[in-house]
Amino acid sequence: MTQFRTLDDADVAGKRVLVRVDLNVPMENGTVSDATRIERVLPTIREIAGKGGKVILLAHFGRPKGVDPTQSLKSIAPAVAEKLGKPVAFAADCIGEAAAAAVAAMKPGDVLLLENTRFHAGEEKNDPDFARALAANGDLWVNDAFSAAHRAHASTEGLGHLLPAYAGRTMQAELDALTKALEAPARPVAAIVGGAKVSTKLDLLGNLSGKVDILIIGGAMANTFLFAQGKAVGKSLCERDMADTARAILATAAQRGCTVVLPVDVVAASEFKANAPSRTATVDVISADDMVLDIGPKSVLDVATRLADAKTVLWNGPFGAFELEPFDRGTVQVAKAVAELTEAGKVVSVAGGGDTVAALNHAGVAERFSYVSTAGGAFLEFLEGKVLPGVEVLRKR
Ligand SMILES: Nc1ncnc2c1ncn2[C@@H]1O[C@H](COP(=O)(O)OP(=O)(O)O)[C@@H](O)[C@H]1O
Ligand SMILES: O=C(OP(=O)(O)O)[C@H](O)COP(=O)(O)O
Repeated sequence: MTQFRTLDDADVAGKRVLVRVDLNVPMENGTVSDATRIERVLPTIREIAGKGGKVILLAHFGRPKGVDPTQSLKSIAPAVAEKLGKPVAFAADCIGEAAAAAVAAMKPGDVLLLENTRFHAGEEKNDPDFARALAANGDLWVNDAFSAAHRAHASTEGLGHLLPAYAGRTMQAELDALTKALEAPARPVAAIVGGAKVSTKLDLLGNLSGKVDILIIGGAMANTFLFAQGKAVGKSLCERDMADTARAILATAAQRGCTVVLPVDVVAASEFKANAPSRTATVDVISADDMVLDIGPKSVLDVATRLADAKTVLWNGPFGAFELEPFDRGTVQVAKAVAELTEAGKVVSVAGGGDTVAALNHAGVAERFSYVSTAGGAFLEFLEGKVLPGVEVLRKR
């Protein structure tokens, strides 16, 4: 880890330290349903506060288009305070007077959370004026958000050009663990990619098919592939305009000898609701009123059988809408199978992603995986060998 400046190199005492964290945590009924991402950034916060720094947390939540009270970080602050065991102040904006006043009121060791950076269009555009407005409240910048490091945004990358930049402890730990696990993985390597962020992850699969031996696709991602193969997907979450990309990925994977596995059966309901009446159907008989919410039992068996032949299992994205019972079954059953294979010493298993970690916790098996990363999209990009802007900017020059 010598190529990055870390907290070992930072003199934080009495300084205003802007710390980029990932608080994009799963929520249910207004409360945090999985606190893994919060727990992972506690060492960095505690270390800086313990050395007398003023900890100013910067984070995004969701994908708001402008100010959106339903995506405020205000509801996350109490969960951070509870895990930290000390108060966390909150400022209603991440720049301007509200932020400046809250920062001015801080004493060494205090912790402040600023409002969602994505309430400003300049964040995702990495607008230099917006980055300067963020930088106005800090003397140093620490990036501890590995899981958002694939985004070249003002708070994840732009600040690194304006302030002395350091890797936080979680950033260091993630880079160390993933480098060790992925630099020479035992083959065959199986990758599971599911979840709902289809458009941002679909493009990665082409490259990924050159790195892994078997690509298992689930979740809404699978719906898009089934649609691309000419199958009906009814009311399912599916990105129809990405069908050409999905077909191209299947062709590339075939050329490279990477086996792509799609569901053979699914669990479908007519509404996105816990305990909605559902049926199991093969993928050829999806009706117009069906919403595919999970993979079916034959698919679970197929996936588990194929994973038993792998030596390395990489996983981002649940197989179904696991937050809604009984549509968690596919994900839970595969998660248990991977945990057993890991414990038996048959596979090395690495999983990542905000919701994937929540799903593994829900299945009660996160601790039984070889490594669990907080990152989903960033983990996939790291795996592809892509440059992560939020990591690159930390490199010593
Ligand atoms: N078939 C499906 N239909 C609708 N949503 C789904 C489906 N399968 C998975 N999901 C949703 O995908 C979300 C997680 O996706 P994503 O954000 O890509 O994962 P991660 O945060 O682990 O990277 C979950 O909220 C889950 O409900
Ligand atoms: O939750 C995140 O990524 P993930 O869902 O891929 O794990 C990160 O906070 C990045 O969020 P984004 O995909 O809206 O940029």
